[in-house]
Amino acid sequence: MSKKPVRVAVTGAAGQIGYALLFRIASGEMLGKDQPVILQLLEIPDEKAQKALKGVMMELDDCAFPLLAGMEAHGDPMTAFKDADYALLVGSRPRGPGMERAELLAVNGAIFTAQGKALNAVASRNVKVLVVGNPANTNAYIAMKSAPDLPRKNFTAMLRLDHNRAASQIAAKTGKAVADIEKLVVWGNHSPTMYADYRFATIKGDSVAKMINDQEWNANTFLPTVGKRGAAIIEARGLSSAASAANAAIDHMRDWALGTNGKWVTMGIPSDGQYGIPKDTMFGFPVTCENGEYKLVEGLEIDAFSQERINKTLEELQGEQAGVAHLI
Ligand SMILES: NC(=O)C1=CN([C@@H]2O[C@H](COP(=O)(O)OP(=O)(O)OC[C@H]3O[C@@H](n4cnc5c(N)ncnc54)[C@H](O)[C@@H]3O)[C@@H](O)[C@H]2O)C=CC1
Ligand SMILES: O=C([O-])CC(=O)C(=O)O
Repeated sequence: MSKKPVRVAVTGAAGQIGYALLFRIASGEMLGKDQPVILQLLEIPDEKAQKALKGVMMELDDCAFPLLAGMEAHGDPMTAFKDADYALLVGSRPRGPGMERAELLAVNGAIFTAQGKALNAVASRNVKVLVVGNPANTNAYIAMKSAPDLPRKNFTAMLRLDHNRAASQIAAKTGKAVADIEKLVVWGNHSPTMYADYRFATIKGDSVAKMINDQEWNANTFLPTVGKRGAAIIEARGLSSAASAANAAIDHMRDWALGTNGKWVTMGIPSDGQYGIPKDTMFGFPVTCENGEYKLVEGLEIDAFSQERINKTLEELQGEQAGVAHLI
């Protein structure tokens, strides 16, 4: 018997990430090839944006996806999020050259107050929320704080692009297959302060740290490359990453919904105080996923270098959080 369709809300649906994301959700890459979906698409209530959204929906129609059980265009989060089982909050302004993501808080922060309240009012009580719009961690924090009737654990921020970037750099450095890399983690904020940590990583059971054995490369090449990759893409493309961001969103949601078979992945999740990260801080942590729930990997040793990095990214996040107190 075929499965009951689930409702997937996507904001910023006519934007560049939206265009790289919707077709993959509708084809079953996110929730499985046996899971029908109803897309509830939100754009700003502006004639041009709504018209562009209609165009994307025409193309979705033209794909005749067997799993696309329905599709709606919305200009109001109160209708877009109605009964949503999944919500991908992409819609917000991207940065341009020379900007840091945190500078977007002033223009984007308020979006997540309104959308958090709307999720609180109308979404499924089990809704799984992924915030992509930057600065992703703090926007996810705002949305979570604006939705007091939903479990905190339903709110997550996207660190998966950083995780995938780190894996790709390690594969290139070691000459090994990216698919064989396990136990990688990116701690903290989706910003240049993030700490991509391969101390526990393995490739076919062998230690990546031992394979690389080059702390100078770690500190002066690997970490800056991963941390500043978003800016490098903007510099090269003239636009911020879209296809790789959409791909990371698919990875994040698929793993959360369908499980990781014990494999570690990185998710931005609200802390419960582990690793000294204060409760509610939306922080990149290593997790495994099973039965639709993520579980933090606990008990990892934090050495002095790592502690210094974690402190730095935490400090930045706390500064961002303090700056949005008026939005909550
Ligand atoms: N967390 C991550 O790893 C990444 C995050 N991003 C962020 O994702 C966001 C979207 O990026 P793009 O798709 O490239 O931007 P874009 O400008 O191409 O599209 C954004 C879309 O969102 C819509 N929008 C704006 N405010 C909205 C609202 N309140 N409700 C619904 N829709 C709204 C706009 O009309 C536009 O169509 C940016 O903030 C960007 O910085 C981008 C790459 C990676
Ligand atoms: O850098 C940006 O502004 C877009 C983004 O978040 C990324 O590519 O990691």
